[in-house]
Amino acid sequence: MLKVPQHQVAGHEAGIGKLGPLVDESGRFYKPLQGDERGANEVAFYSSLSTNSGIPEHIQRFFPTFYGTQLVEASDGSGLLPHLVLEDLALGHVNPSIMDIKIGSRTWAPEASEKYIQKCLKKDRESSSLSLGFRISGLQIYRSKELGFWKPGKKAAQKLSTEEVKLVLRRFVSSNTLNDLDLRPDCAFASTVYGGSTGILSQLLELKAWFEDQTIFHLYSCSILVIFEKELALKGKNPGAHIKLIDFAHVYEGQGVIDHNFLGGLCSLIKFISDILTAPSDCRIDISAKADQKNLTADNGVVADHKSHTASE
Ligand SMILES: O=P(O)(O)O[C@@H]1[C@@H](OP(=O)(O)O)[C@H](OP(=O)(O)O)[C@H](O)[C@H](OP(=O)(O)O)[C@H]1OP(=O)(O)O
Ligand SMILES: Nc1ncnc2c1ncn2[C@@H]1O[C@H](COP(=O)(O)OP(=O)(O)O)[C@@H](O)[C@H]1O
Repeated sequence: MLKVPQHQVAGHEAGIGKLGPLVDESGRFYKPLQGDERGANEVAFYSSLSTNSGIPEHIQRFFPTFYGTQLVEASDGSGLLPHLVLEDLALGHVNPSIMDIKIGSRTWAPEASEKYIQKCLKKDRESSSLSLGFRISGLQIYRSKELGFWKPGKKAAQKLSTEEVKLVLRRFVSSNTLNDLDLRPDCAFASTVYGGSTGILSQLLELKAWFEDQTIFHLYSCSILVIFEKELALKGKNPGAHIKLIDFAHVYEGQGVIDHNFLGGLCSLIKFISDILTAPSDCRIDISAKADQKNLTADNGVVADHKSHTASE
């Protein structure tokens, strides 16, 4: 039985008359193929992954496992439609904190139409993509059993200013996220989630080392999904923080050229995460201006009652 994913934070969402991904109980994530070249592009990319000798094994682990394509009943009621079958990255998580970070200051590929470029440029300008080289496409942060998740609406997440992005990257690893208006995140879990030899920073650096060399692919509009389980961190256990690359609808051949767009965005993200680890208690973020706070407050698309789950559910 296919269901709407509980922990999707960005992208097209399944709903009545809406085409979006579905999941099954065995841990598979079904992403509908977009009818144009985007669908074909993504299938071609995933199909080439496991046999591509240019992708070392330690880098392969940053991609979701691919199980081919399958015809399944589409979520919008339009009947059987081909779907990519992927590993469900939320499987095994009870209340995962998740961030979808779209990498690159530019989100369209060279061959895109003028109309599509204009659409992307608008989003890149209105978000932190142009200024920082990445944007938070969507996120959910686990707060508590009673409060569930802090989950800003997708549009609000994408309009975060530079200062707000800094704040959210801190809030993501903080214990004092109960109040939407709390602008002084304590970064209590920074060292266990972002830091350490297996933490997020170390994984990002491993990815960066590969992107400094690889000239096989140019990944436009691709995201890094960051996932961890806050309840484990609260109990002093390993929160299983990890990253995965997702969304390959706009991957193009690198033709011997470094993917400067992705690499630049990745370096910028690394700098922000490093800064948090260097000064976790440094909350001197100039977010006092009302305009800068608007995207983070409860009246701007924040879903406060997004339910949490207990391990037995
Ligand atoms: O269709 P939209 O306007 O919802 O845009 C999609 C984006 O959703 P957004 O509204 O920015 O949250 C969506 O963005 P996110 O995954 O949410 O970051 C994708 O960029 C999607 O592009 P594609 O599937 O990679 O071609 C985008 O689809 P296209 O613009 O390529 O149709
Ligand atoms: N393999 C996966 N397992 C679990 N969740 C996923 C997986 N791939 C994507 N998602 C969720 O779906 C969202 C959108 O995925 P994406 O591939 O970017 O779709 P779109 O092309 O619609 O933007 C991500 O932000 C994430 O929350």
